[in-house]
Amino acid sequence: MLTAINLTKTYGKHQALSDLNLSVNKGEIFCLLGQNGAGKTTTINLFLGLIEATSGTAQINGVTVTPNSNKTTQMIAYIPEVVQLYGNLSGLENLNFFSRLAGFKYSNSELSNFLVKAGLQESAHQNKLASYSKGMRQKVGIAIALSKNADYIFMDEPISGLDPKATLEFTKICKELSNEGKAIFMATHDIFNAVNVGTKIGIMKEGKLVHTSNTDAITAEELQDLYLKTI
Ligand SMILES: Nc1ncnc2c1ncn2[C@@H]1O[C@H](COP(=O)(O)OP(=O)(O)OP(=O)(O)O)[C@@H](O)[C@H]1O
Repeated sequence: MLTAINLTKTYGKHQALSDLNLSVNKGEIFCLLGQNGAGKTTTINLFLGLIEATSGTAQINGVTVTPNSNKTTQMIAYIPEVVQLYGNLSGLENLNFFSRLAGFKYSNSELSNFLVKAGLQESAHQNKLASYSKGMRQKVGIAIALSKNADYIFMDEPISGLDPKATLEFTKICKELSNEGKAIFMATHDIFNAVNVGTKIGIMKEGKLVHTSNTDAITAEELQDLYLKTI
């Protein structure tokens, strides 16, 4: 389970995140909505151990996150908005490089299986990254996350800039991963997609989580109304 307990981050006098309390179980997809600067990335960075909490705790599977702690980083994977990969390497070579960096050594057929599971067709595996679309790069990012065999996957605006077909494919993969028992925590601006892919949604305003609900209790239209009233 992912747990935030009174999680707070301040920069000088500015509270980027105030007293966040939430939990995300395995098999759940939590979609965090909020305007620019609401505190979504700050929340993710605290769970990733990239920044230190001013007070409160972020826990992964009961283990408190501390900056650069191996204990928690082993349990998580991260897919950023723009997946940074090497343009002169193929998708397969990029996956090989990044999975080795994380301490895993896979055969080419195992690497290929991760790419296929992430939705990247086999004919593209040996092509240079420079020729990939944003959606294809995103799939290599997913494959890297899969190769880490992490139970907790964080995503920061993963569908921004994807076309509708790539978004749909991405949504399908997220649902498959949650069905396999992974927990996904996603920051997004896309209300419709949040309702579609998420099991839970949260709305953040000025560093505070001001609303949470299960997505089966709310339609996209209702969420849009609520969002506009809330922010
Ligand atoms: N290193 C930093 N130093 C000072 N202020 C920061 C720093 N990082 C973030 N902030 C501030 O904290 C607040 C929350 O930022 P954060 O990046 O978490 O927002 P966000 O919801 O992810 O926004 P966006 O949707 O634009 O990505 C903002 O006011 C931001 O300016």
